[in-house]
Amino acid sequence: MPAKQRKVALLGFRSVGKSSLAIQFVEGHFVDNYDPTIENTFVKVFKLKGQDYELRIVDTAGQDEFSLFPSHYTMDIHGYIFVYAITSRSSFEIVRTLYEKLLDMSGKQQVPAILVGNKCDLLRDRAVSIEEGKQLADYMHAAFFETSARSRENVNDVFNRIVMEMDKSEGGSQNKGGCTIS
Ligand SMILES: Nc1nc2c(ncn2[C@@H]2O[C@H](COP(=O)(O)OP(=O)(O)OP(=O)(O)O)[C@@H](O)[C@H]2O)c(=O)[nH]1
Repeated sequence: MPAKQRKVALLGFRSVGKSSLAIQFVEGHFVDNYDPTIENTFVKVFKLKGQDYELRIVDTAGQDEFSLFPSHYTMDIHGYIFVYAITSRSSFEIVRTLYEKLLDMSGKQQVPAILVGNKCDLLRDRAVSIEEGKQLADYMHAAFFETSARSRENVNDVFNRIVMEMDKSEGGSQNKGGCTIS
C-alpha cells in the first residue's frame, strides 16, 4: 500500500514548544535553547495501524491575538494541532481566538484538530488546569492532551491521533463496509 500523504500545522503563541514537539516527534530529541521559528516543515514517514503515512508538519511562527491569520494555513492542510503551554495563561487564551480565526477564514464549521497543553513537566508553574484544557477542547470538538516535549510524554500520541482524525474526516481508512469507527 502506498504511503498516505498528510499535512498538519502546529499553531499557537510564541515559545509554547511547537518546534520542540515537532523535533521530538521527528528526530527524537529535545532542544533546550529557544530559536524563534519563521516557518519550517518537518517530514516523518511512519506506520500506524498497518498503514504507512508521510506526515508533513508545518511549524508556524508564533501567533498572538493581533497577528493576521495567514490564509495559506487554510489551504492544503488536513489537520491542526493547537499548542499552549500549561505555564502560560495568555498562551491558553489565545488558542480560542486562533481557532475562531481559522474557522472564519476557511468557512468551515469544524476542522480535524487536537488541543495540546505542553510543558507538563513544569507542574509547579502550572497556570492552566486540566479541566480548563478539556473544556476548551470540547468547544473545539478536539481531542486533548497534555505533553512534554522535554520528557517526550504523550508526544507520539498527539501526532498519531491527528493522523487518525484527518483520516476520519476524509472518510478514509476508518471506513469499513459503510460503518465508521469513531
Ligand atoms: N520544560 C519544558 N520546556 C520546553 C518544552 N517544550 C519547549 N520548551 C522550551 O520552550 C522554549 C520554546 O520552545 P520552542 O519549541 O522554540 O517554541 P515555539 O512554540 O516553537 O516558539 P516560536 O518559534 O516562537 O513560535 C525553548 O527554550 C524550549 O526548550 C517542554 O515540554 N518542557
